[in-house]
Amino acid sequence: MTALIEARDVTLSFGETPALRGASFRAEAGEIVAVMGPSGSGKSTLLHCLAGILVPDSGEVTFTGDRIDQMSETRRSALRRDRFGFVFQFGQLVPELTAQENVALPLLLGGVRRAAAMERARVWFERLGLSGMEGRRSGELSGGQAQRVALGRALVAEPEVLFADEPTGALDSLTGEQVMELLVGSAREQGTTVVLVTHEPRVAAYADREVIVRDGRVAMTEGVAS
Ligand SMILES: Nc1ncnc2c1ncn2[C@@H]1O[C@H](COP(=O)(O)OP(=O)(O)OP(=O)(O)O)[C@@H](O)[C@H]1O
Repeated sequence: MTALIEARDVTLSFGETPALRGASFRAEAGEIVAVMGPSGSGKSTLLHCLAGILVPDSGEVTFTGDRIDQMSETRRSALRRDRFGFVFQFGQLVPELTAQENVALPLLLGGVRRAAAMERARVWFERLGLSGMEGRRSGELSGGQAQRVALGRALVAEPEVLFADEPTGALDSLTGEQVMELLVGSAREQGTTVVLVTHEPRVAAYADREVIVRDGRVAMTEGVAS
């Protein structure tokens, strides 16, 4: 089967510090893959290479067979905007915008008209258990609510890949589980592939499969789902 997204033998150093030393990774369409491993092992750097945020020093990164590492910054940025979604540890909502405007943002940036974008965003508030929160700004939301808004923003444009870097890292375990249920449920509904960086086994358990990054390489693969 052809991988939807793949890294082959990727290396990347920050100055003298090697972050990736020949990392290979692949995810099929619709697959949810957890990337685990010790702190500093290169998990986030691998995610950033797969997402076209960082360009590796050597190796290849492909998305639907196209070489991301050889694209111009303009093309990579369009790819990130149009086909990828992102959730990070801290929701990183735009504080001046309402929650609904935050969710609508990728659609507005993609050229959808405001009324249509706001309506598509509104649907996510019901889906994420946030009805009534549409008009709030990030300072008026709890950590879990803000992260659910961030999840809506990441998924509203129906991306092919969702990159989630420690999406529950700033949440207590119960709130984290609610966010993971919604993340995995929504991704499965939309057929979105998920690359999920986490150091928490309970979070990784939501994935179909786990890979472990150690010293800049993907060390092993476990738990291949049927
Ligand atoms: N922007 C940067 N500048 C310099 N060094 C960096 C940078 N980003 C990462 N590194 C280094 O690269 C290595 C891999 O970092 P990375 O963040 O990918 O690890 P990680 O596995 O995601 O860690 P954690 O679980 O602690 O987030 C580490 O040695 C880190 O210090």
